Amino acid sequence: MKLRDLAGILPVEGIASVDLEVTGISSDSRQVKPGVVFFALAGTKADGAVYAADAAARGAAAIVAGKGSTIAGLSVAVLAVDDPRLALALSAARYFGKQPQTMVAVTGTSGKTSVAAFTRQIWEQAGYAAASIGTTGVVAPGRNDYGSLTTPDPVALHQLLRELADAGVTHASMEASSHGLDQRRLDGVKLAAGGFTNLGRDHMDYHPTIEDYHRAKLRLFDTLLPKGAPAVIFADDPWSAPTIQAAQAAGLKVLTVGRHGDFLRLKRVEHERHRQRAEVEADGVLYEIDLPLAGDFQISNALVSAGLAISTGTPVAKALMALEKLKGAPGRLDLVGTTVNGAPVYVDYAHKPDALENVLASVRPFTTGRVIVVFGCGGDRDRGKRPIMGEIATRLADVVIVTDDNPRSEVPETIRAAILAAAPGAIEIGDRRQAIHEAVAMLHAGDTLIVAGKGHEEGQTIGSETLHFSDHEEVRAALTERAA
Ligand SMILES: CC(=O)N[C@H]1[C@@H](OP(=O)(O)OP(=O)(O)OC[C@H]2O[C@@H](n3ccc(=O)[nH]c3=O)[C@H](O)[C@@H]2O)O[C@H](CO)[C@@H](O)[C@@H]1O[C@H](C)C(=O)N[C@@H](C)C(=O)N[C@H](CCC(=O)O)C(=O)O
Ligand SMILES: Nc1ncnc2c1ncn2[C@@H]1O[C@H](COP(=O)(O)OP(=O)(O)OP(=O)(O)O)[C@@H](O)[C@H]1O
Ligand SMILES: N[C@H](CCC[C@H](N)C(=O)O)C(=O)O
Ligand SMILES: [Mg+2]
Repeated sequence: MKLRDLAGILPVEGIASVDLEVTGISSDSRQVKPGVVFFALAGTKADGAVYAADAAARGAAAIVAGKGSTIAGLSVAVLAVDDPRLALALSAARYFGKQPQTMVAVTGTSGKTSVAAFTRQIWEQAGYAAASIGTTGVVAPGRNDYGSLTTPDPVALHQLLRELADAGVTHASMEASSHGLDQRRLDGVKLAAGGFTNLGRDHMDYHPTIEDYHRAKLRLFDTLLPKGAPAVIFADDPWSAPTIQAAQAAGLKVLTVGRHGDFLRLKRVEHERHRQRAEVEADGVLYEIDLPLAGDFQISNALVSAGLAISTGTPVAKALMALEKLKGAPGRLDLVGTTVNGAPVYVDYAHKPDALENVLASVRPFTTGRVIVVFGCGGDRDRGKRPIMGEIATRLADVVIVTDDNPRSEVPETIRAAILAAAPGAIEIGDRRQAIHEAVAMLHAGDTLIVAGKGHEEGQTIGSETLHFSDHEEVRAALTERAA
């Protein structure tokens, strides 16, 4: 592609390098090679403008920066735009050129990974070549890559979408995190439908208020989806009403799901130990669904997923029947094993207050003994959630073990102390491996253990080092040790 092919997105008219071959797009000067267009983004740690000279020295075809940027004295053209992040997303979409025909995105504080995975599974069962993209990585026919960001940055994202489209994937579901939406990571994606699960406290280190956090999520509905596109909204959350209102105001086709849903109405649920039976009404017809997953919240996630699949063309009965074969996303109320006396051990990704509350409440109905929870909080993340999670664990579990999550650059003891301040009677075991082993050793018949916070993660970040660590592996090892 020539630099001139980005006209309309970038102000390239009249610059000397307009016929240069563009060999890539990047917002990281360290990745720049000759011919790459470098986007100088104002970030949380640094201002990309500082690296413009570095990018130019590495052979950048042009530098894109915000209007008012002070970049000067470079031998390469500097293109000034209003919103460099938007320009990056649109340029990446144009550069990589192709994406799966039918793409949906889901936002909300909890449930995004599950909904993305479930929507992919429904499509697969309906016979489509489908992919999902999110926190746990990328899953597509013949592909299962471990993930890092929930919503990849635009360059990685569009490169991936191109690969998926080239591999014949026609349907893809992706997670839209508030960071991703706010940072315009999805602005180049052509979306057919959007979903909303719920809103609770998260990322209060990044968003100044919950209203600001909600506004970031609303970008999916009021900015990214084209007029008339379906917005599948979970109807039973305190934030459902303002979300519905915003989607309606944006001219979207609002489809609500849940107990108060009009599109898919949940009439009744019966919980069993590791599964639940739901009655769902769609278009006047009642469907009995045997959902092979534990947790009330999984029904909500399943309904949002079915709504997304149906609204993009999957027949209703096919989508609802597909729910009977759903597999939970890795590390989401994931039953890793049971002790010889039958006590189940779940690994769950609850690392924020609402998720912890939901997961602990979900296992109570089938726990005749004690609910035991092992958890911590990540360092360099929202500090305010720590005592809130301590209080929730103390209120909803019988035994609370506070351990380390990913301390990152923080002192682990300080993080634990903030949780423990609101968790009287909790046991403190900093070493996560030891905490898991001691918790498994405590289990009696009828008890349930939840190891929360890290879910699918395969590493633990202490300082700047990430060491291999898997809650799944530790639980399995502890169960084996106990059985021996
Ligand atoms: C807070 C945050 O979201 N940061 C993201 C953001 O970085 P930033 O813009 O703040 O970067 P910065 O370090 O200030 O640097 C500014 C710019 O200078 C550039 N730079 C820097 C150094 C250099 O030598 N040359 C150079 O060009 C950087 O590439 C960057 O473009 O943009 C980067 C590129 O897209 C992301 O990788 C980075 O994610 C970091 C790694 C991160 O941890 N993000 C987490 C918080 C996140 O995004 N999480 C969400 C939600 C999770 C969930 O709840 O599911 C997610 O979607 O994963
Ligand atoms: N609909 C829901 N309502 C409340 N809690 C939920 C819901 N779905 C999942 N959870 C809880 O949140 C955890 C994370 O679920 P999931 O990974 O699907 O959400 P997510 O929105 O992708 O989260 P993250 O932003 O952390 O990636 C689960 O392990 C469970 O504890
Ligand atoms: N995407 C989330 C994941 C948090 C997972 C938890 N284990 C932690 O480290 O806090 C974040 O980066 O905030
Ligand atoms: Mg996720």
